[in-house]
Amino acid sequence: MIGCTTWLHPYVFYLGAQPACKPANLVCVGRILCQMVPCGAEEVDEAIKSAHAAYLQWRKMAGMERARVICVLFIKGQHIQLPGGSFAYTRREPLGVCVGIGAWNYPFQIASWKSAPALACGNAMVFKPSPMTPVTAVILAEIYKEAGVPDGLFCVVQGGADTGTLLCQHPKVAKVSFTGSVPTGKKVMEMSAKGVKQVTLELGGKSPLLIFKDCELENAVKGALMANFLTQGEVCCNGTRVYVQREIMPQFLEKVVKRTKAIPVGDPLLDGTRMGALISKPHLEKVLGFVSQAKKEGAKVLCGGEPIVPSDPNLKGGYFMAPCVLDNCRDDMTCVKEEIFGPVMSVLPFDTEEEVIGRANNTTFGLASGVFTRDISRAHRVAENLEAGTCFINNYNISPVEVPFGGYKMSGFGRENGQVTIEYYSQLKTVVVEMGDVDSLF
Ligand SMILES: NC(=O)c1ccc[n+]([C@@H]2O[C@H](COP(=O)([O-])OP(=O)(O)OC[C@H]3O[C@@H](n4cnc5c(N)ncnc54)[C@H](O)[C@@H]3O)[C@@H](O)[C@H]2O)c1
Ligand SMILES: O=CCc1c[nH]c2ccc(O)cc12
Repeated sequence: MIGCTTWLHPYVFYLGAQPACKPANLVCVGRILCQMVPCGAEEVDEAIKSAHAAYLQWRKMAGMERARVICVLFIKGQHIQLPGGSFAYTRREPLGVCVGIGAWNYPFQIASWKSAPALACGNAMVFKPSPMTPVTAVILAEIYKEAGVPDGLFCVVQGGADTGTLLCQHPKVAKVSFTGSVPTGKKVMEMSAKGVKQVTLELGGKSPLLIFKDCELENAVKGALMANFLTQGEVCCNGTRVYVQREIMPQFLEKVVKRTKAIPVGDPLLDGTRMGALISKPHLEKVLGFVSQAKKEGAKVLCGGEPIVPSDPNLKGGYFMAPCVLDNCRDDMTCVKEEIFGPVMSVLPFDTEEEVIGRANNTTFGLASGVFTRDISRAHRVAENLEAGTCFINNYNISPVEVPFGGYKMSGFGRENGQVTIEYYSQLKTVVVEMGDVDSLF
């Protein structure tokens, strides 16, 4: 089942004999989905060499030729006029072998958002998924193979921190694009700096959502739910600090709690389900720990925050929890300062625009932000003043692939998606052309 575009050591990865099991069981009850052995130095080196060999052929192909196997955006340079009819032009050239390292929360998208622009620009990619989610990158490799991507150009290596380190330190790697936590991002940047490799860092967040009293309240409530409970709250750009203008706080809380309590939690394969299980037992315990800590620090749990045992016997033992709304929060609380990465919304009152912007920006993160208001001038003024890579106006968590995405401050740098991504997977060559005689000083 594994195509040649996927570089895999024979014992690195194999699916367990589980096809009869429902995915909900596999996901929720801790059964083994697959066995894999982390790639060591020899396997990583083999993958990078194989990617490099494919890159040497792929880079020579014109954009139109590459477009036959992968949809290629317009990759173009500039023409610059110089005195005497001379001119210069720029070419966008590939970087070489790029490494992608992914987090577990959006495993297929992360692998696609990194590899598609990398390949479109003429690079090869060696991708390492999170050990929590090893399968979907392999499926992506199969899709690439079916589309006609040359063997070796997109390789998947399995493993955790040690394999990631080997990839970042490999001398033949030109760039590392990393998605994950801030502490790991710092290590990746440090290792890449030693080899003067380019880096894109897509890191964590603790994004603010500002709800003004002149908002359309139903939309603001729906936006707050989208900002906090999408995929169990395991989303980097979630707006988990919900600042609500004091005058509308009672109505907001009433509506948000009513809707939160009604969220159907259970089997993710059923149409009616809106929230599934968290990724793992330790992660569930960590998220529940944040709720306990919030209570100790004075927050009031308006709903949820406890484990759920679904009635379906197939889901027993799954890592489910009830989505949680926390009131009485203050900016200095742990639940307001730290990324929880689970279904926990912290609600905070504010009085003025100036005050809330200052509080929203008082964080080392800067991934996303949001504002609900009917005042068009206020909306754009707030968007300008919030220190974040994205600001959603009157909605939240809208990320089409044609729109750039990335962080400010410690949430990272570089951008994924949109036309701008081309700049992060190519380098500019300047060619200067003399049309007259050489005017030598010597
Ligand atoms: N900004 C974004 O686009 C974005 C998207 C998704 C997730 N995230 C962030 O990811 C985090 C959750 O994901 P996670 O728990 O998988 O993050 P993580 O930092 O623990 O791991 C991310 C990846 O790095 C690898 N890794 C770990 N140590 C490494 C090392 N020393 N060298 C190289 N690679 C190493 C892991 O195996 C994994 O593949 C959250 O903070 C979330 O906000 C950010
Ligand atoms: O967890 C983060 C989810 C996310 C949503 N949109 C985008 C776009 C690009 C990314 O790297 C991550 C995300």
